[in-house]
Amino acid sequence: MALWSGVGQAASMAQLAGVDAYGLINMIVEAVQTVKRNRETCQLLARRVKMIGDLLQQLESTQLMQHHETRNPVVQLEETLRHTYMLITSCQDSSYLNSCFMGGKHADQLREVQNDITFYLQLFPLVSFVDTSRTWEQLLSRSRPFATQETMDALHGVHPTEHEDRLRREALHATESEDPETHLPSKFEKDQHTSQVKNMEELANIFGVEKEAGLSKFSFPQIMAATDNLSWRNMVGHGGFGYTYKGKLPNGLDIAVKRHEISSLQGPAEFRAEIELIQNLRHKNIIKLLGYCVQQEEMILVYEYMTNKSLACIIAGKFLLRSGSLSLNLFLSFSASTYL
Ligand SMILES: Nc1ncnc2c1ncn2[C@@H]1O[C@H](COP(=O)(O)OP(=O)(O)OP(=O)(O)O)[C@@H](O)[C@H]1O
Repeated sequence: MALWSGVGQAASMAQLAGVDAYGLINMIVEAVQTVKRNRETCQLLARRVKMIGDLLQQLESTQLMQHHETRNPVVQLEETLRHTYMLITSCQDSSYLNSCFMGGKHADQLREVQNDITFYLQLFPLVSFVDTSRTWEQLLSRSRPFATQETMDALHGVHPTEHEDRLRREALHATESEDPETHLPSKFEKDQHTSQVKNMEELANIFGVEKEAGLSKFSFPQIMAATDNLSWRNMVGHGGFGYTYKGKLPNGLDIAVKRHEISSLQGPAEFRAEIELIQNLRHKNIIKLLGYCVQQEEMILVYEYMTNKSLACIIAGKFLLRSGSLSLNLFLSFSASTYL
């Protein structure tokens, strides 16, 4: 763009080759001030060229020149602007010879570039539309929290911690931005939310949780019903993953419901690890994982409930298993006979 100032008024088409649209527009606007012939036509041309310049300015921040369909019109426009500039500078020459030889031709050529410039003025809203659509598409694809490739990466163990950290952050973000009192979620937000739910389910399904014999998938209403709506009266403890509540299933079985707390530093990775490891460690002395609940942003683990008495019998306390960033606490309840 800075090139234009060095070109001067006696430029040839070759000299103008390196000047971009903005530079040419500035040159045209300046040159028009000193035209001696076809003044009105030249001024009209300059006004239209200026309009194109203003439109281009709006698109300047985008990647207009990087894509074939938006770059082509700009390149063509530059060609037309060069012709326009040449014509306007020749209108600065009021000599007798120039008017004898160029008179009629000038008028025709000016009409021609005027038509071209009008055409670009009509075309630019379309160019801008294409450009805006692409920008939106890029923004949307960046905002889509869980691309299929990422899910595949998680499946194949590629950067699992990064991916899972992102799952947690997105879930946190979703809850922060959604205030049911004041905010009706848009379709985009709903899609995002559905996508999160879907991916949480994938997280559980990836490891064949549902196929595992004896492991139940609880719905959130079932959890609510079992724990008197997660009432504080039923709260029996708090750990790194979240609060634990005592509950009762319709068949009378006492359960411990470990609900993931959104502010917890643990997340889907620990949730998955707990499910995976505890399944592999089935033993009568190891606290039994009965099932899980993954619904909306909820991640809940359901264990058999251990009475105070059986907890008191824990001789090994907790076994802390660490694998990378994952940690898992297992309560081992040893019966008196095992102990003795
Ligand atoms: N199956 C269970 N039956 C009865 N109470 C339980 C059961 N599981 C957990 N609790 C109670 O909930 C509390 C929190 O347990 P949790 O495993 O979440 O945390 P933690 O033992 O502090 O481990 P960490 O913070 O490292 O995850 C326990 O201290 C215990 O009081």
